[in-house]
Amino acid sequence: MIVADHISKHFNGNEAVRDVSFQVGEGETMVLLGTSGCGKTTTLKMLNRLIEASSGRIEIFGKNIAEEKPEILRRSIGYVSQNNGLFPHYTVAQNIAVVPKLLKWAAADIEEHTARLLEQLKLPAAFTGKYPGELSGGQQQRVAIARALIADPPVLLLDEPFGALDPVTRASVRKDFAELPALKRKTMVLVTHDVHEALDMGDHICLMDKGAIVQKGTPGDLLLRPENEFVHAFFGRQLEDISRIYERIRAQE
Ligand SMILES: Nc1ncnc2c1ncn2[C@@H]1O[C@H](COP(=O)(O)OP(=O)(O)OP(=O)(O)O)[C@@H](O)[C@H]1O
Repeated sequence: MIVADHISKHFNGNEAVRDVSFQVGEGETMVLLGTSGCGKTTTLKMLNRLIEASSGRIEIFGKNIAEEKPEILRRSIGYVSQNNGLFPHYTVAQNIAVVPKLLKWAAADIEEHTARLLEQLKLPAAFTGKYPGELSGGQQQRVAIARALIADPPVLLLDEPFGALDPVTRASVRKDFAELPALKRKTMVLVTHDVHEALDMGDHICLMDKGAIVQKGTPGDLLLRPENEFVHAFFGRQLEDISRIYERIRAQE
């Protein structure tokens, strides 16, 4: 369970995140949705203390994270950053092994877990010796996901994990990700600007604008019961575009 209670973040007097509160139940996925610069990444990074909140309180599984050592906190939180964050001079195997090595796992255990995750993420076993630069963007994202999952952390933070990919690759990585057995019991926070991804993956969604939450609720709440014009327009515009194009093409057939 994650509780963010009235958190704010100022950078040099500018308010990037303003009085944000939400709860993520155990095993649930919360989506932070919004356009570029609305404060999604800053909110996410406050959860694993990559960014320190200016005010407010964050609890993860009942513990105030401000009272935990960041490096200890991060062992129970898997993190996939924007643009994957893989170490370019580490092989795939070395990238995936970073946390298990910190945890002093035996080499055979690391190998076994790596092989299983690569298989589940549909990557060839021979990729272990490759460097990130030798992989496509979609393959790199799959490695980043394997790295975040290998130590089986109860919490997973995902910052636009499929964002840099073309729509077809994006859908395929997302599908394989959603089917991972390890995800069934994870508590997740996902950052995206993609309405379809938010509706597809979120148990709950926080729609943000200018650093604040405009509406939070289930996909049904935001889609069917928008609380104001901003929410209505945000969903309506993107979804109507697709159905309008669909209708136009169908009419031409
Ligand atoms: N380290 C920083 N120093 C100063 N300002 C920052 C810093 N990080 C973020 N900001 C500002 O805070 C605001 C929110 O940024 P944030 O990265 O959280 O937005 P976002 O919604 O994740 O956007 P994107 O989808 O483009 O990543 C922006 O105005 C940004 O310029």
